[in-house]
Amino acid sequence: MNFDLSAKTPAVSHPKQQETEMRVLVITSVPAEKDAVLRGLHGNSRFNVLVAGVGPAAAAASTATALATAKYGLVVNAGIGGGFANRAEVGSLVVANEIVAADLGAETPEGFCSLDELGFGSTRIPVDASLVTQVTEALHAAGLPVTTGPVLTVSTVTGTAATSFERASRVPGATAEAMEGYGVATAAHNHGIPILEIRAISNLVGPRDRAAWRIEEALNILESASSVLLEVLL
Ligand SMILES: O=C(O)c1cccc(C(=O)CC[C@H]2O[C@@H](n3cnc4c(=O)[nH]cnc43)[C@H](O)[C@@H]2O)c1
Repeated sequence: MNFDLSAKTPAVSHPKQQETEMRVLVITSVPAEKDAVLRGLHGNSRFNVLVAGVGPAAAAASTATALATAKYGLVVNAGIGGGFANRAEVGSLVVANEIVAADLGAETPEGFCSLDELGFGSTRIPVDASLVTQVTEALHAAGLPVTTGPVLTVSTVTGTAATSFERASRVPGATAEAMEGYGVATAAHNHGIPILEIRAISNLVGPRDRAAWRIEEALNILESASSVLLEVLL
């Protein structure tokens, strides 16, 4: 099934129903990401691109506010991110097939205990498989390097090889990490709206080396990905 934004949704349940075009809410964390997305979207008015701030709480709050004030058919969390070695290279794209709150839980003498294991809910939000396939295939067809896999949401950026290994071993197939996806997805999920998370890889997950982050390269590929998004969703 194709995700068709040209589908019409009734704005009011009245015999003289008006129809509105479905809109897409794009949540970024910093202005540079928003600007890259806007360049790719060429100012298309059906996309509303917001800067939410860094981290899951800011992302969830901004997404929830936006969804409470206007009608959207899809929420996209877009930005740069870290790629796990041998899964996502710097300068490539990752489309999340699952969004995982990787550090939401409790530390115990035996190791990390997730929220799921504690019995307080789920740290994993699945993404509609057909939507992931549709977008991934379109990015691939446009010649962009793209892979699919779980994207971890963390409140603390991984900064050591040990933490990278520990997080990757807890989430089989872990492909990228960033700081907002789970917050955005939780707000969208509460409104029953489908979610996508797309990350342009600026750095590898592991020992901290901020000077090595290829932010410009990642923002350029985020711009290209946004152009493809425009084609595939409209
Ligand atoms: O300094 C700049 O010019 C600049 C331009 C665009 C974005 C940034 C950020 O630092 C954005 C922070 C944002 O990046 C995500 N991110 C990127 N790499 C990782 C990572 O390895 N682990 C976790 N998060 C990562 C994250 O989502 C932040 O919101 C700077």
